[in-house]
Amino acid sequence: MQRAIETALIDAGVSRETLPLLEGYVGLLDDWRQRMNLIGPREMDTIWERHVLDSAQMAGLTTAESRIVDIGSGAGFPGLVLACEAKTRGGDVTMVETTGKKCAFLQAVISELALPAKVVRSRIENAKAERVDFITARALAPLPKLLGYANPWMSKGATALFFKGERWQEELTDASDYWTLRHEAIPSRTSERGVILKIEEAHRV
Ligand SMILES: C[S@@+](CC[C@H](N)C(=O)[O-])C[C@H]1O[C@@H](n2cnc3c(N)ncnc32)[C@H](O)[C@@H]1O
Repeated sequence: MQRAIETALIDAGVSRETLPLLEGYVGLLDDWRQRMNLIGPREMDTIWERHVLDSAQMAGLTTAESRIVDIGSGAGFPGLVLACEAKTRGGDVTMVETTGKKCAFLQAVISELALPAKVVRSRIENAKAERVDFITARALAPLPKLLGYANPWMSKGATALFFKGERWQEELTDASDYWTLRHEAIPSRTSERGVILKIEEAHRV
């Protein structure tokens, strides 16, 4: 791992003890992606800057001992990054993902690195919502749909942390037709106009 990335990860909220786990995760992703089409062919070139650091920002927004559910986890962003951090400072992560090969990869990383995490292979709409502190999602769906997915967990008290790109204000406007939100837009460290939307309450209009 380059020194600049190490510093950026720690600034974003990752513990120093978590860094070797992140290296283990990225190593496994590199192995698996050569056998399975888990991420795009060029994405490995910017894996640390774009995906790991992006996800690490979430670690700075959750607290020690947090229970987290990550929906639409794909190859583990941000779910596995948060699970690596949870091994260092407590808490656990559940990842809900529908695609079998991605679930197999997520489970392999959990087992290999002994992470405090589990995978639920299911469509989000059919998953059982357990009580958690945070629900996270990245690159999954436009905000109105995302709020529908997250509602079962949010109505039990979870705070949502959603990565959103430069259209985030439009998405908030669209969502306001259906939802009243108590939210905060936290500037992203990795995307000039992107934000992490922290939503503490969502009520249907
Ligand atoms: C674009 S990928 C993003 C993956 C990851 N969050 C990231 O940022 O790299 C979206 C993922 O969500 C999963 N997904 C989409 N709709 C879903 C649903 N309704 N239930 C469960 N998983 C879903 C897809 O299989 C895919 O792995």
